[in-house]
Amino acid sequence: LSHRSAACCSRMFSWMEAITTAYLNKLKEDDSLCRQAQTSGTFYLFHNLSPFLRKVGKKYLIPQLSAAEMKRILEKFKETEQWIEKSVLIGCSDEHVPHFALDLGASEKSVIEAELKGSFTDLRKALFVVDEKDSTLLASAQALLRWHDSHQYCSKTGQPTQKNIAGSKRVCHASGITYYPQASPVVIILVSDGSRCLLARQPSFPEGMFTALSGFCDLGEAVEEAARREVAEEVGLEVESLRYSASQHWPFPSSCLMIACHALVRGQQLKISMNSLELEEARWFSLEEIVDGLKRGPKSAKQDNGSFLPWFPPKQAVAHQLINEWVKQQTSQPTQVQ
Ligand SMILES: NC(=O)C1=CN([C@@H]2O[C@H](COP(=O)(O)OP(=O)(O)OC[C@H]3O[C@@H](n4cnc5c(N)ncnc54)[C@H](OP(=O)(O)O)[C@@H]3O)[C@@H](O)[C@H]2O)C=CC1
Ligand SMILES: [Mg+2]
Repeated sequence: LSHRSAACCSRMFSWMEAITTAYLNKLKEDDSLCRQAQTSGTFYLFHNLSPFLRKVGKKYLIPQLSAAEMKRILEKFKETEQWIEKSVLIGCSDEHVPHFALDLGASEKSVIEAELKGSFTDLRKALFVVDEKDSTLLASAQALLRWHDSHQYCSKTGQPTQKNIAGSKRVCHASGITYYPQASPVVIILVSDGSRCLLARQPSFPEGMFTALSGFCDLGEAVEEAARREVAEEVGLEVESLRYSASQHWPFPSSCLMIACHALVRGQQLKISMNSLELEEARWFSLEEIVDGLKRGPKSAKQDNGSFLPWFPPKQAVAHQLINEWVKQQTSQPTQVQ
């Protein structure tokens, strides 16, 4: 998944990106244009929100099917013409070939897998085996499909909602309410005391994995307030300064906008008071421990006696970027240690 850092966002949109964005906006606004685009577009397939992958040699690819191929396959499975209506627009190539995503949850999974020579793979695995660009696409496509699946009815009238052709919104014609896809803002904070950083684990994490503190923003809260509250709630420490690093769309458990920050705590109050309802362990890590941990993965962290040495989230997670940045900062400014 891509991390959008402050530095990266300061670069200007290229003219190519601007034209592509304008084209995509047109497709979102104009149902008949989008309907036409579906006939020349390509389709990424999902089954109950698991993306379709094909293994070629050691690589995992995500095949794109043309509308004609889709028609041929779905006719085989006696799917009606309606299938195309369920697809959602997820982007387009530089040449303006539109890309759509479609969930075939109603069809027999194994038969499609055999026909297309691949498999529907859980997103938690898929994201970590495909190329970086593909993982960003898969995560956002799944997020949009998931949103449509869970917004079939108007929460005010209980009447069915109807998607526009691109799938960028849903409307309840009884109440006139328009629903747009949403993500929950989450702050993720790497707390440092100047020479060590604080990582924690929840009981549900894979064994040995530690990551930065995180939490959902409350309604009405600014990012800074949420970060201070989460650190106070989870480890009982008071954040002194906060520095934005990057943001990332994260699809688990469903569409979070991760806002990643570095935080500093100082002085006498460095004793962790862990909230054991949320966390299983929280502790300070030295630079050496972090550098060692970054070399490990879930497999290599396992010791002969069955216990696990600490390891950290993979590069696709913004937590990894925070930890890497902290290491760089420590190694480039060794005198800053307090
Ligand atoms: N990409 C990355 O690098 C990382 C991503 N993350 C992601 O950050 C997210 C949040 O982290 P976490 O520390 O668990 O969050 P919190 O510390 O806020 O605690 C999670 C609890 O918040 C409640 N909750 C669930 N969904 C929402 C929501 N949409 N809005 C408000 N409260 C909610 C639930 O409690 P209850 O059921 O009791 O109501 C849940 O158990 C997770 O989805 C995780 O996957 C975390 C770390 C790294
Ligand atoms: Mg948390």
